Amino acid sequence: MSALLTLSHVTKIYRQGGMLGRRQIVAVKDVSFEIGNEPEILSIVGESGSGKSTIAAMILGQTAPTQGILQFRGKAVALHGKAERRAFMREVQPVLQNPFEAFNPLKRVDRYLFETARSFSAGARKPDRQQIERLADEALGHVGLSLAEVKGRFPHELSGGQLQRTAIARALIPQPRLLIADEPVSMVDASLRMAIVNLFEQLKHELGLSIVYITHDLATAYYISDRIIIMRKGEIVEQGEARKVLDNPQHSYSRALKEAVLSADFAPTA
Ligand SMILES: Nc1ncnc2c1ncn2[C@@H]1O[C@H](COP(=O)(O)OP(=O)(O)OP(=O)(O)O)[C@@H](O)[C@H]1O
Repeated sequence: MSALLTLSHVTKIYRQGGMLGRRQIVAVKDVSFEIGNEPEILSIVGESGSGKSTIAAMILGQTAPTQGILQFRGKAVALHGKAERRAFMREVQPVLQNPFEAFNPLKRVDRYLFETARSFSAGARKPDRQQIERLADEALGHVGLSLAEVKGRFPHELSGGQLQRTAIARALIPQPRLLIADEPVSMVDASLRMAIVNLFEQLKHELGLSIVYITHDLATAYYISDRIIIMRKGEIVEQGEARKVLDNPQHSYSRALKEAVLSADFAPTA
């Protein structure tokens, strides 16, 4: 059986100034990794500009690699037709960085859930209002909310944490197999970060989801990842089982990254 997701020697070069532009930015360089069929959380960490978001965009089929191959369930992630794109999005869903950008401030958040439920609900018949509300409520239940709590509310009437949970619930409605979460906690209050990442772990177990968790935050990555990839300037410098890599980093850059976290976040208070 093919792996769920395979990246094989993937490179992405951005050319600035159009096709004839001289300046090239190698955002991702010869990156290879796999996500297997067992549910897992794979973190991709690295400093700003190391190519993390570009990898997310390529996995989501939003931008094509310059070289190399990305496959989902053994098929190239090259999405041309509308039907093909929809089938792919049913299985692979993004969770965006800033929930306040994901939702239009003038639109009630339940509308997003209902629209997603309407467009992704399985079966030939159009779901009725009751079914749509049930799907939204079920998805919200997985993130510790209920439809009653968000119904009729505008984004500013929810806390950042509630809004990010609602965004995650929306991503769950199509019953995806893989979530691509690009910096999902960077805009959330530090005190709520652990709660959101713990939620990822819970979703992995409850729903059999795999999650690509892209972050600067080594601490949360340490707690929830099965595996970790450390990137620098577009390249993978180290990858492996998260605890092993972070307990005993082999590469000098991984060690520096860990040192930086230890001195900033974990300085003893007493
Ligand atoms: N559309 C684009 N056009 C040109 N260059 C780009 C584009 N998108 C990203 N880049 C460049 O590619 C490199 C990798 O960027 P990317 O956003 O993937 O890194 P990142 O690790 O996600 O950074 P951050 O943590 O700040 O989001 C950077 O040098 C960036 O400036």
